[in-house]
Amino acid sequence: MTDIQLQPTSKKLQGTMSVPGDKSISHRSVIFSGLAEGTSHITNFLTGEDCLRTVEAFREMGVRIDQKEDRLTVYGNGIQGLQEPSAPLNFGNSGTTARLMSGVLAGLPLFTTAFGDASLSKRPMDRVVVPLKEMGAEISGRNQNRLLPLAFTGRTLKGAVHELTVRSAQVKSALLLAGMLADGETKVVELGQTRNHTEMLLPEFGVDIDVQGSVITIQGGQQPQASDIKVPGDISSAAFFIVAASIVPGSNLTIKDVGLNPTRDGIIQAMKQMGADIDTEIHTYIGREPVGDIRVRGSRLQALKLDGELIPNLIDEIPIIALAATQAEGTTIIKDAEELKFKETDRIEAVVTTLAKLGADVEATDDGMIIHGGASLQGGSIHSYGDHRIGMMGAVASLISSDPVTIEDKDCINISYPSFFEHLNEVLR
Ligand SMILES: O=C(O)C1=C[C@@H](OP(=O)(O)O)[C@@H](O)[C@H](O)C1
Ligand SMILES: C=C(OP(=O)(O)O)C(=O)O
Repeated sequence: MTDIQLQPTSKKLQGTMSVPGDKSISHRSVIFSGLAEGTSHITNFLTGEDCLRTVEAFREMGVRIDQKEDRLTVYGNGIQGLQEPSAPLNFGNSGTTARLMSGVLAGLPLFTTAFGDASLSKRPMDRVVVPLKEMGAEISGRNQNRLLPLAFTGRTLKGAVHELTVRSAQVKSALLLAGMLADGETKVVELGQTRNHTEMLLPEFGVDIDVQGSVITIQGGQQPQASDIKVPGDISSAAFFIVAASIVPGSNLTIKDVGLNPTRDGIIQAMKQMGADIDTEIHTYIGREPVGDIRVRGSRLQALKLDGELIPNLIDEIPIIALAATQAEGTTIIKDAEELKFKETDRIEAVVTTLAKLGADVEATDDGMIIHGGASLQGGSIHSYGDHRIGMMGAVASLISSDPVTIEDKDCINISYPSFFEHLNEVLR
């Protein structure tokens, strides 16, 4: 485990930067091209550890995938061409790999087993296992099939109607993928809008999918066809720089080519509500995904209330929004965010403990947190909890702390943003 000590700085964030490819879209682009017939090219692929787990899973199933920096060539042999892996699949720290691949493995005529690291082994898998079993899946696992490791005896699944009980794009996507492999029709009824990259990207691979409000319908027996995908920049990675440039006075930063899908732009809505000085401009569409530039200038922030429908739209950004709230005027209340407890770590506890250690006035609640703004952060030694987003939150906190911030176990940042420190140093001037 490597630590890093970040010294106080009077530098500002200035200039222009890009962030790596979107994690959610990178995972999906490999899964869809791994199932496809023909050769797919993926550019601006996120080479973070999580997405590489998805790549490895398909390699284990006999798909040749060549990687040159952030460019992948996937030589798909079609669904029927996938082979039974000879060893257990290692999903590492990646919830997205575990949930989406469960939907795939349940419906392939293969026997597979899968495991994850200590964090992933604690995260709930019953949210996918239970509805997949309703489609006829044969899955068994630890703790009455609730936890990894899981074993899949692939079956021909039957289409089903699923009314989701959690707001989760991973569960929705797993069931849509299982539905694509099943006999008959599958409908997923969402509890509230979650990121819709699966629905946006599957048609690029020639798969029909119908979206009517919260009801998504897919016909079984569809074989995806190869496609070329350019992955937009990850707004969840950009979020650390959006907040950093907002809370460091005098900053003026432009982040180029970021995915601005309306199911993912909650960070921009929330920061604007706080009074942040942010302009966005959509300049292209990559497939159906809007892509644009984000310009942020340092500004005074006000507290906000975050709850309800907006939460799934910024779920991964709550740690960094909480840091912004420590600098705002007034008290910020975050509610309806109990899903934070099921991430890489319990992010309610991790955020509150970490910010309090740095000198902020924060309280945990059952479904979120209360942050009293106007804090002067003093620095100190914090643990990343092995959670990339907590590690990056700590690094951004160091920019406004009076004393050094030491982040213990900083390497977890490689999970979603391997070039994070390099990019931060480049824009600090
Ligand atoms: O579908 C996806 O790519 C993701 C969905 C979200 O998880 P949930 O579906 O568990 O909310 C998010 O937290 C995760 O980082 C990526
Ligand atoms: C929750 C996250 O990812 P996953 O669920 O894929 O581990 C995240 O990236 O913040």
